[in-house]
Amino acid sequence: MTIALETRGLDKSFGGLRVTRDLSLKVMQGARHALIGPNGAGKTTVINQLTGVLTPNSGQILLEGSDITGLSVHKRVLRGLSRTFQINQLYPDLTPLETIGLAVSERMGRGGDWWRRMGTRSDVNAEIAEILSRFHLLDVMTELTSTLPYGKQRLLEIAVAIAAKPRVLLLDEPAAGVPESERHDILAAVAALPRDVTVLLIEHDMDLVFSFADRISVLVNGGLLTEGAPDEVARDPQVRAVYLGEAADV
Ligand SMILES: Nc1ncnc2c1ncn2[C@@H]1O[C@H](COP(=O)(O)OP(=O)(O)OP(=O)(O)O)[C@@H](O)[C@H]1O
Repeated sequence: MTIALETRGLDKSFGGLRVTRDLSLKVMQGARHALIGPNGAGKTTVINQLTGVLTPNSGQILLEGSDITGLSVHKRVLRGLSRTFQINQLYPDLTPLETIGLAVSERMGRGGDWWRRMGTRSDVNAEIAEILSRFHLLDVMTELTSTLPYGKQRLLEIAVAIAAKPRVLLLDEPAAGVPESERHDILAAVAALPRDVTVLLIEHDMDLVFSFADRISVLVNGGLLTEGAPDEVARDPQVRAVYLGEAADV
């Protein structure tokens, strides 16, 4: 199996605080990989280094074997590494149909074209319909994004990222703030993406993690405590003691 995304000896400090410690991670092509750890373990800091928002003090990041450590956020996106947009980056006055239409057209280099010829391109229309359907947005596709329930807005964030056709998708708590009854739908839509999209997920909700992931890495104090298949991680006494707590029911 090929490695989609890899870190080698990644290290990051904020002043005297070492937040990423000699972190070597491998995310395999097609994986549904989760990065978990207690509050403050450094998960978001890892994602920010992967996307290029933060620069590591040392170590390397490789995307499909190429060193991308020095590349800008934008260049990483062009290479196929995307994270979800946050709700406040969505256009509140557009509908999901318009938002995904714009995102697909922009990826095709035809952003302006979409506005002039909205809805007339059958190839674009088919792709928009597929994405809206995959993320349960067909029923609200003509409503303004600002009026959508929170869960639908979070699905739209992921749908926008998918419209860019990423090879690797990074998700930082995509279901945070969503009512419990809708959280599984969000992760199920992501898990059901074609396997040519590799997914690395940060998530606090252990039910979601264990239903989504086929591989789990556990971060503690910026370093890798352990990693493995979900059942191995769930059984690991170190994980139970340090992260989940003895009482955790996993
Ligand atoms: N820009 C920054 N400057 C200084 N310290 C920071 C900065 N960003 C994060 N930290 C610190 O780095 C540590 C790791 O933070 P990070 O947000 O990566 O952890 P996390 O595992 O994502 O936490 P949570 O699960 O609570 O979101 C924390 O102690 C945090 O206070």
